[in-house]
Amino acid sequence: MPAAPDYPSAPDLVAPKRALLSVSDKTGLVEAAQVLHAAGVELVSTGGTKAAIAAAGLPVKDVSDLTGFPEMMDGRVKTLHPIVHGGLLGVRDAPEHAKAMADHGIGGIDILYVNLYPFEATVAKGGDYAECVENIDIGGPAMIRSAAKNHGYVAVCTDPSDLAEVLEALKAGGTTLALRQTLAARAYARTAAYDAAISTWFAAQLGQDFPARKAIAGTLRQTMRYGENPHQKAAFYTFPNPRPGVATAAQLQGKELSYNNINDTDAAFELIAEFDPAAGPAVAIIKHANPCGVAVGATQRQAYERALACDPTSAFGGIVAVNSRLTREAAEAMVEIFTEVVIAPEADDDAIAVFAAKKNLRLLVTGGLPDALSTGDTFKSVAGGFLVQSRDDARIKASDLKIVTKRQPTDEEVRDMLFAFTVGKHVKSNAIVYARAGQTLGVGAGQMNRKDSARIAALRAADFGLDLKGCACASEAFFPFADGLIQAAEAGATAIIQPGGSMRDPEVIEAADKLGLTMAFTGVRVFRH
Ligand SMILES: NC(=O)c1ncn([C@@H]2O[C@H](COP(=O)(O)O)[C@@H](O)[C@H]2O)c1NC=O
Repeated sequence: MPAAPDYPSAPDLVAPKRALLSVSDKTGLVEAAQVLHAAGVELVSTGGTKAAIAAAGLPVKDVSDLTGFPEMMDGRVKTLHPIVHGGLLGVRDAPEHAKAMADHGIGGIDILYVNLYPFEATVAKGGDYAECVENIDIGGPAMIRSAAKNHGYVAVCTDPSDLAEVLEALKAGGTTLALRQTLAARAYARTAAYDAAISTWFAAQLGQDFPARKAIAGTLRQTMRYGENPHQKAAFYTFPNPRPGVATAAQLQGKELSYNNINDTDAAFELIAEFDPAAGPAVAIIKHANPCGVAVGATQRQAYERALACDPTSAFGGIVAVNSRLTREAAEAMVEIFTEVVIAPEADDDAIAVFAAKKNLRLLVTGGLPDALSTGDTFKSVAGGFLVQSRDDARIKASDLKIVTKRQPTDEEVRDMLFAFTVGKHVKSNAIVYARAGQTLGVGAGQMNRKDSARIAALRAADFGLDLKGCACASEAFFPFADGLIQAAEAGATAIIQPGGSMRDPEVIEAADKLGLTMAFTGVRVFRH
């Protein structure tokens, strides 16, 4: 860790005399107040906090007694007073500050413990406009910012764990400058995150997709040993109220997740969330963020076996995602080959027990499946900034398909085309997916031309003895020329699904008709770059 910044005017150690406590979440409050009192620290509090401390029989002063003003306007004004902010901001060793404090009867506040009105939780529970506005804390962030600026003297706590560190420091005689600096940095991150939540909510209320400034804040979930490569540093931050997935997952066992694990596991779970569990079990096996096999089945085990059959070579060291409660039978099949991560909305106890023998395998349980159609933003970093776009919530139904060939598809072909296109949405462009009867048979991902993706997908199917005759072929973007489609037809596909929209569509349709194919246009492109 780098040395703490030099701040010569600030004392190395401050033995606190007075603490101001003002908290919405009062968990652990009384215990902390007891320790502070026992350490000889005078307690000052706002209404509800004071009542809780006083109820425990501890001496505590009301902020109103200090300021001479009652709390007013439904608590909108409680601590917004020079007596409070002077006590937080006054530089004790600066003669002018000390004189101002003496002249105006301002006593120093050496510890501030504030947790804010629960704005984020109010939004999460769907609070109405007025309720959300009332839950914007004003006095709390103002005090936090004052105390943090004056960290030369004041220890600012915004979380119970911060206060625990301060209580620990008291045992050694007081708060060190290094601790106060650390707490101040955390405090500004807290108020920044709070304002990010408020500004995000406000922009949404006003229907502003892209406001002039966009604040994004995350909470550190974990640091990793390294990033995408061993020479890169990495950490995982999560947003408030995350959708079910890697951000909500509990890791039930296995080695620590790496950066690549989290990225690939996210891709796996977002893909499998496309498949409604009510329609039956589905399994995806992902490698380097691309699916190497996706299938549905009568049972979860069968779905896994069918997904694995698509490309058992690439599945080695892969990530497995399931759309329903993980079963023992499926887990028993999964442990047959080396798998890095298994992610599921829930898991049966006997499924968990199966993995116990595979100490390195990471098992993640998310607590639910995200709504694949839910809105929200996704972010991508580029040099010097970040790109924001709305989540790709495209979902193609049979009724959306425009059949452009002479031959109409059979019901089976429609089913297969929709399955292949759904998977194709989660394959890096250029994406070609061959599928039949709820099973991918060949995936061509990330090629620089569509024809190569079609060829690679067919090669894979041939490698694993999967017959492409009569299968569907999905292309996530239009065929710019007929060559990719001809390639797919030669491989055995009889039903093609693609967005359409190329200037050469007539040429491509003519080729499809000549080959006796049926072809559906979705009208929707699902690039993934
Ligand atoms: N208005 C103010 O001056 C003010 N000062 C502190 N608060 C907040 O009031 C809450 C504690 O209130 P109470 O002690 O009454 O339960 C804390 O979340 C604190 O951040 C305030 N409330 C809102 O802004």
